[in-house]
Amino acid sequence: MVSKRLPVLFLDDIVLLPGMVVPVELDEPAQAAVDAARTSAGSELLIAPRLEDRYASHGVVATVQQVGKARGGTPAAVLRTGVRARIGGGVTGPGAALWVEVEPVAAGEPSETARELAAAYKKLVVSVLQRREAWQVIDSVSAIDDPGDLADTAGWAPYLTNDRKRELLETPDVEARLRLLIEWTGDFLAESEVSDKIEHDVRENVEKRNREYLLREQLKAIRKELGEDEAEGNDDYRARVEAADLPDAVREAALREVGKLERAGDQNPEAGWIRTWLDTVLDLPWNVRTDDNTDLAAARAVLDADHHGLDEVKDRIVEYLGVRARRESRGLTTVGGRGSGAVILLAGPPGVGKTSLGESVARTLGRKFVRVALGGVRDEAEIRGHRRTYVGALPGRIVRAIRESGSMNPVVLLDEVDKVGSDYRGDPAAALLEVLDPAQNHTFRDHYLDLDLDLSDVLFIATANVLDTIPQALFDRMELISIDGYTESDKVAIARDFLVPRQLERAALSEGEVTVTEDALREIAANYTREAGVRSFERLLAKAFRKAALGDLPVSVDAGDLKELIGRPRFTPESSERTAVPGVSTGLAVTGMGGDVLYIEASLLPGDKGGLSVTGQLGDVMKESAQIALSYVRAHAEELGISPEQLDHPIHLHVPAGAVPKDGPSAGVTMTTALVSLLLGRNVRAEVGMTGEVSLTGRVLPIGGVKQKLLAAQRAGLTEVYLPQRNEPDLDDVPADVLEALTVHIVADVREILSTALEPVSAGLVAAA
Ligand SMILES: Nc1ncnc2c1ncn2[C@@H]1O[C@H](COP(=O)(O)OP(=O)(O)OP(=O)(O)O)[C@@H](O)[C@H]1O
Repeated sequence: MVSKRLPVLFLDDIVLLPGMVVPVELDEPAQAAVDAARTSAGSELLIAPRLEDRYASHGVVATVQQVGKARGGTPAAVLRTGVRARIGGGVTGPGAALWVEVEPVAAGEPSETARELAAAYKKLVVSVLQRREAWQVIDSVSAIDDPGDLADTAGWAPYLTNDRKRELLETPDVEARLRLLIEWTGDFLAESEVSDKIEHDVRENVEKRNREYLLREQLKAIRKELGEDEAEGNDDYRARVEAADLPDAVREAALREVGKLERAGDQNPEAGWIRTWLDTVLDLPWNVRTDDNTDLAAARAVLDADHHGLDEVKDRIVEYLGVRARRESRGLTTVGGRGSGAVILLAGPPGVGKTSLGESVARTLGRKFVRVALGGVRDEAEIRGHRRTYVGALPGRIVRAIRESGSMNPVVLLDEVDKVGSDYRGDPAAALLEVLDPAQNHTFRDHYLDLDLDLSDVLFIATANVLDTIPQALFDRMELISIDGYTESDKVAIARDFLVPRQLERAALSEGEVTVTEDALREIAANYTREAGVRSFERLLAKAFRKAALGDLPVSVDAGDLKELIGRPRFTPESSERTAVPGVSTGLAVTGMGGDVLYIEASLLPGDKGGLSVTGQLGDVMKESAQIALSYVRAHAEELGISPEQLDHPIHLHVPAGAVPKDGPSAGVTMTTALVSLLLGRNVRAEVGMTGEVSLTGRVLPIGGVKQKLLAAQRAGLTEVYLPQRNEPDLDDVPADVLEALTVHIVADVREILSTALEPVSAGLVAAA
């Protein structure tokens, strides 16, 4: 292209490329250039950048489109830029403007390479524009075909510095210009992807935090408005969980829940139970263990200090603790089944001190003590808890016990395992089995807690009144220690040494203000109570002290004062009254309350058809015993001196309600004796009690519970008892003072009883005759 002379306008720090329309404010030199263009150059002028006082080698030829005033009154012009031009030397020209020699650059036919480069560049530019969501610009850029024109649209690119724009201006070669642009735009795109990501992340974080902050502030405001305590804020839980001494797995689970709480806030219907759950977790003594006192001599001393007598029981407990301590010190895990790894089962009637022995064991070891009452538990969830999703869910009793104890190695008394039932709500015994099984209980899972709880350091002690209702699998895990009951002198000693001092204290009396004589104690034991243990005894003492404290102090309570303090004796020897007619015999039985006497009554009914009816709360085995007794009597009637007509009448056998005996065959001798007494019309001697199974041939077979039965016989004031021969060894367990008070007849055949236990002749019958 031919060169021409044009007025020139240098723009400071602005780079214009071809194809732009720009308004320019006109200072004096600019005004001169524009004026010169309009008057002397066909409205054309050259515009070139001056960057930091450096003049560019190229500029653009522009036409003045319009002149006027900008806002504020400054003169301004609108310029449209055209082709690129090389700047030659300065020349003189009309007016105040500078004139230069310019050499416009011709736009040739684009090369193939230029087209390819242009296509690549277009893609990059579109990407950039897409990021900025500049959809209209994308359209106009896409419409540009010529590679050189496309390259010059970079004049608008805000990401290009003026230096780069000037370089573009000074690069007339289209391919070279596109290469530069591709490089720079590519760099920009890569950078902006990274920074976008960073920016995005940062923004998201900030937003989330802002959002949470805002929500929490709102929450606080709402709480305040509702008058709710701020203390139950969620952040509290995070701090508490972080501060608590928890095993890692537990902390993790707890923090997960805290997270849920924080995210969901109070609007979440689950918030309530998440809190309750967290409270439970935080309340559990995860890492708390008390140190065991393993001094066995001291252990025995503690047991002795807490309980009178029970020597054998204490021996067994100390032995058990010894074995346990040894196993633990050798790192042996206790193994299920019988043996010293098993759980102690303290079995015996109420009030013999099972619970207080359990407490004593805890004291002995220096452990915490908790009692878990199992009586009447039918629902598995009582033991293992309800799943959290269950409305009003709670942890089970085991978890509650651990929480209550405040340590992971307490003594837990499982009270009344014999009264655990099972029904459609699952089998609590199975859950207990898992609790007691050393192979499983280090990862006990309560449904509510839903975390592994290590119960392997817990010392479980079970108690039961009777053995036969304990689920077999559970019983197999236990080491049985029986406490059968106390003799009268035991009770007097327990009262003197333990119950009296304790009840005095409870009545706020000091020692010596009220004293009780041995005779008074003996009188209470004998005639005011008839129990295997000392529970009523203790209650009566409490009553006596309350009354005595109202009168003048100090006072000594003797046997004669009892009537006034606690009323008339409740039990008088009743055997003589009950057996005052033929057909009543005194048996010895074991009930849920320990040993007891029971009276079996037989009577002849009018009618001429034989047969037997049996009443009373009797089990099948007892009913069979009655049949056997009758069959025996029929078969031996002649020998026994019973007239055959007597046996034509129906017979009614009755065991009066009262203490319900356990089902079993041990009333056989008593039933037989009652029948014979009835049919012969001879009373059974009042001082006699008996127990034993009878076979059809009259053999007396052994029975259980000898000690409990003899204790009961003594309590009831009996002086003679009949026992099966094969039970003779059991007499070793019977306290000496009981044996002294009783004459024990050892018998092998029921005839030995029948020949000595009946009165010679019934007074009633003599009168009737
Ligand atoms: N040998 C004993 N020496 C001292 N006190 C005793 C003795 N036996 C029982 N007692 C006291 O008798 C009371 C009743 O005992 P405890 O409650 O332990 O009986 P229990 O056998 O657990 O009865 P239950 O089966 O009803 O739970 C307690 O106050 C206990 O201290």
